[in-house]
Amino acid sequence: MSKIFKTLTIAGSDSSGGAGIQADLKTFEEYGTYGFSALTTIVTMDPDRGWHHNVYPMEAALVAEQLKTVYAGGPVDAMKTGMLGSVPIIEAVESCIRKYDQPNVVIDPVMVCKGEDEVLNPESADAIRDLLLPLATVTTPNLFEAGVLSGLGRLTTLDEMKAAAQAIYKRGAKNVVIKGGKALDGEMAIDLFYDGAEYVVLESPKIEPAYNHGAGCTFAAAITGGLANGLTVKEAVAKAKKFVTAAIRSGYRFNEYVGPVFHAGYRLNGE
Ligand SMILES: Nc1ncnc2c1ncn2[C@@H]1O[C@H](COP(=O)(O)OP(=O)(O)O)[C@@H](O)[C@H]1O
Ligand SMILES: Cc1ncc(COP(=O)(O)O)c(C=O)c1O
Ligand SMILES: [Mg+2]
Repeated sequence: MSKIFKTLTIAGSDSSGGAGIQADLKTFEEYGTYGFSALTTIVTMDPDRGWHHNVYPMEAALVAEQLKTVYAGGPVDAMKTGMLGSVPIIEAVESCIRKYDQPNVVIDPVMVCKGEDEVLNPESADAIRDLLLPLATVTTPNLFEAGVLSGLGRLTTLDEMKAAAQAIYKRGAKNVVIKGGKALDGEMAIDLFYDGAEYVVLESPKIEPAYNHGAGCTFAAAITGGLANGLTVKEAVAKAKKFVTAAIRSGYRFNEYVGPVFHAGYRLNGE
């Protein structure tokens, strides 16, 4: 039997199944890896209040206890973070990555859910920037999050994305992927990769209807799966772009508010 590669997600629960820890574990499975998880928050969406999101963070000590369980088997091959929920949780994640000298760390700096443009918690955004970016093998902000992390505010062009990628790289992330995605105007879904030396533009035609709830989590989880399987960062990002594009194309309308990606789309329906 071939070696089993291990992946870990530290993220929130999305009961609607498209994003969060559910997206991550489904994607890890698609990559043929063994997925571990540590739950940080529970998110509910209320159909009686226009799909309003409620976020319930866990105690940081409970997150640390879950991580102790996971690491009882030694470091995993690659890990990712998603919604973290509070500064003490971010501190617990930082100390775990340092303690176990964890390689292949993907930081998805989740600050907003789609359709909402308020940062969930501004202190958490600062803590992600100051404590987690320096540990990131790769970080995957969406356009809004890249504006916050870089301090450049609203980004609207590829040149502004390049400036933001440089600023985020200077914060210590070894590789940066800014997802122009659904938020950048135009006919293409454009993401920008930067490793401190070169820019690579990854693009695909924008899919309509955009069943893209969970696309960001799925993209970061796919990068994590690729790294666990031994791909370089650049290869893992390029494959993840194909994987998430197929997942959006295979997505479906769940209700009047949301259409999630289908994580098995790449395997079942191809590119
Ligand atoms: N309508 C779409 N068509 C094609 N690709 C998309 C679409 N919406 C998002 N993507 C892609 O999905 C990934 C996640 O991007 P995005 O949805 O912007 O992130 P987030 O979910 O974190 O806000 C990126 O690779 C982005 O380019
Ligand atoms: C638990 C959780 N994590 C992350 C996200 C962000 O999801 P996306 O992949 O659409 O950025 C959401 C959005 O609803 C969520 O509920
Ligand atoms: Mg996201």
